[in-house]
Amino acid sequence: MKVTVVGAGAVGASCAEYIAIKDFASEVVLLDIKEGYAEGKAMDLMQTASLNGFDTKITGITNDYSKTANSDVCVITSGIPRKPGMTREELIGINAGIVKTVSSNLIEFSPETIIIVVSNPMDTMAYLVHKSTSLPKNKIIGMGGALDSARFKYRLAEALQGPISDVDGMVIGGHSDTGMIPLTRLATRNGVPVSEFLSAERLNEVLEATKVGGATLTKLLGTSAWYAPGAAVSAMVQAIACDTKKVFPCSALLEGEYGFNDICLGVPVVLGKNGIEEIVKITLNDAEKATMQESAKGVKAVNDLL
Ligand SMILES: NC(=O)c1ccc[n+]([C@@H]2O[C@H](COP(=O)([O-])OP(=O)(O)OC[C@H]3O[C@@H](n4cnc5c(N)ncnc54)[C@H](O)[C@@H]3O)[C@@H](O)[C@H]2O)c1
Ligand SMILES: O=C(O)C[C@H](O)C(=O)O
Repeated sequence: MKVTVVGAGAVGASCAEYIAIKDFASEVVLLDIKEGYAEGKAMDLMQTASLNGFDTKITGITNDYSKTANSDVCVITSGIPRKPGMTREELIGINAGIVKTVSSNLIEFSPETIIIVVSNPMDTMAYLVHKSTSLPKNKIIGMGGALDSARFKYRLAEALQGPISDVDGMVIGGHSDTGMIPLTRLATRNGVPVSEFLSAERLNEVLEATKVGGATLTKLLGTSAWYAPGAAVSAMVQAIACDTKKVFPCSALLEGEYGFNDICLGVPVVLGKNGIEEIVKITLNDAEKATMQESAKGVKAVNDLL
């Protein structure tokens, strides 16, 4: 399994590190436009191999896409992150051009690859890759829901004062401060609905904290987060590499599912060796359906800026 990660910045390097530590890929190529940057990150990471016990070979490349040839999975993290006070949507002006060029370069050398889009505004960037390349829809996957769900579980465990491993929950909808939909109704603590333990008011606090999870970290860090984003991507790459058929909420091109068309939006999908192997249809109640409509409206408005 050869994985290319474009953008050797905070998220790209974190993603490469987690993939290597899990030791399921033979090779990770890190590519960046900044001269020597990816080479430096790759060398630094390789010097952790004997300490962390992995055999994955990580190489760094400055903008030479021939070295990415025949990648099974390509991850796009290139582009600018937001600063405190900004929305993800404000990044579209710079990131759209980067994502379009990078995806076309990747496909030239790896025509059969699966692409995971991370750069923000992610749902619109995933849509852009659909519109500007000829890859089939199962091979273009936006990463947002896996991260948002991890943050949801963190907030739930905090409210429950219990271990995160006891908690399950999912966030669907657009990957934005206002558009994401933590499904509190379906979240569980060891199989029991969380509403058995938490008041409606406390659950609403969990929901709101989850939605602004990225903004909260951006304010604290001065730039957006990278550890959990890198871990979320690596979990998705692992599901594809190991053909696990695990369910992740991902931004997928919808053609009628959930009543939407011509949009990439976060929905539960089965990930396996073919990328998105199935879009899982869950029954939403009327309130959740209305929130999903609002979320889609927000994503469409950003898509219209392309
Ligand atoms: N979808 C998500 O859940 C999620 C999570 C975290 C970050 N992000 C997004 O990921 C992107 C990267 O964030 P970061 O914190 O790693 O930023 P960063 O600035 O640390 O890294 C970005 C890297 O991209 C490189 N780059 C820029 N243009 C390039 C090009 N044309 N080709 C190759 N490399 C290029 C830069 O040199 C830089 O090293 C941002 O857009 C951020 O908003 C998304
Ligand atoms: O918040 C951001 O801008 C980055 C990313 O989308 C995140 O959720 O961490």
